[in-house]
Amino acid sequence: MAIMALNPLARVPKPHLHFSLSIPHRSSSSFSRQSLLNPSRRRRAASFMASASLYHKELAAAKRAASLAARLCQAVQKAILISDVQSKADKSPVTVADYGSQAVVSLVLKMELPSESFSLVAEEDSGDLRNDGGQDTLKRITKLVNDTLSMDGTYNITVSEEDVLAAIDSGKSEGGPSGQHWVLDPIDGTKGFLRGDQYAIALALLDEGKVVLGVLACPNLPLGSIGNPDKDTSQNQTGCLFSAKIGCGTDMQLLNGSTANRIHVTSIENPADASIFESYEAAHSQHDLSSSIAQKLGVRAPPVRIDSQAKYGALARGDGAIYLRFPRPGYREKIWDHAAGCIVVSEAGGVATDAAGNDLDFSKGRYLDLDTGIVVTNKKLMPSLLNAVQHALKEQIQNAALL
Ligand SMILES: Nc1ncnc2c1ncn2[C@@H]1O[C@H](COP(=O)(O)OS(=O)(=O)O)[C@@H](OP(=O)(O)O)[C@H]1O
Ligand SMILES: [Mg+2]
Repeated sequence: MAIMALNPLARVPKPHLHFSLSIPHRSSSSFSRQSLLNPSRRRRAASFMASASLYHKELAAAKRAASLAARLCQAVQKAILISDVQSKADKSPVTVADYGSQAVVSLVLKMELPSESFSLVAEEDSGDLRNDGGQDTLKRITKLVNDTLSMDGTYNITVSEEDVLAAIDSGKSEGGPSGQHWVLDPIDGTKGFLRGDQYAIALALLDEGKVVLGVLACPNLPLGSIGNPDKDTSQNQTGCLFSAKIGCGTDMQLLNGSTANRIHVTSIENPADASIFESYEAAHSQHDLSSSIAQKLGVRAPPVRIDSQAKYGALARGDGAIYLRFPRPGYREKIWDHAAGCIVVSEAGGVATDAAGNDLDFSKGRYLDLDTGIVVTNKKLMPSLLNAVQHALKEQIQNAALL
């Protein structure tokens, strides 16, 4: 259902309520005088109005920041230079686009939401850029950031190299259970980005330890279904922006600004009809374990492997029914790899838990401390999925003991 025409790059509008617009499947007449006299309906309407106005300007700022960062990333991906890519201490790749995206998001949030307290938990830091040899890379990032900010004439500023370093380093917050913290992965799926495949700019807001809004900018994701490409004719349009706010549902629109549509997870109940998303990189998730779970559920379709939290977005609009993520033992999940994706899925009617069925806890700092892996699906499939996961994990332990 189309609910509003919004250009994600438009400046943050003044807060206002979307009361009548955002109540799905209900005509405005159903909130007639009579229904508002009913106390329970009145309470529901009041609580809906409260959540609609809460975080309104924060969500608009997040959409704007992620959309601008996506423009920077696309410009780099289209004409990437060898010198644009470096290796971090943990051997994972980092590019000028990861740094530039983090700087743009940090600068835009601060300009759109001026306040004394600004806390950002983000993936990158400026350490390597400050070392000898980082000077040329920093120059290139600063140009990218200035080109992006001046793109549509909204921001009349020129930032210096020092400003860029400071903007990147504002992402060093530890997060935690109290106050508000922005959570950012400036490029989720850097390996996919380098392959020319899927990646996402993932931005969420934590308030008192809970994710209250999330935005996923997925510049290479087709507008049509990736679970079943034959069914859809909109494959030629790419670049999706998912946005979700607590209590208000999940919307999707084109990144270049189009009507936002309310989206929902699939309603399938038979696990055999499910299709499964998992990481493209075998080093990031155990594909053999997913395959054992799929077998136990009777899933017929082959797995769909794509990079980044684009998987959460695709699941939220019903392209597939299940997302499985089982990193190798010892790997610690970071909150920026899941915060935005989780609310995009949960507000679309889905659930994300750890392998034991516990809610994901984003209040513990930069890491998610969780049991074994992450599973995501709709509410109907979750019990049978968790059952299959537990069986598959038990079998994996037994097989390892036999070796
Ligand atoms: N060893 C290992 N195990 C598990 N996960 C890892 C590992 N290494 C990295 N990462 C994180 O995975 C992020 C990429 O997301 P995905 O795994 O969903 O996509 S992908 O298919 O692997 O590209 C990726 O995000 P970015 O670093 O932002 O690219 C990492 O945060
Ligand atoms: Mg990243």
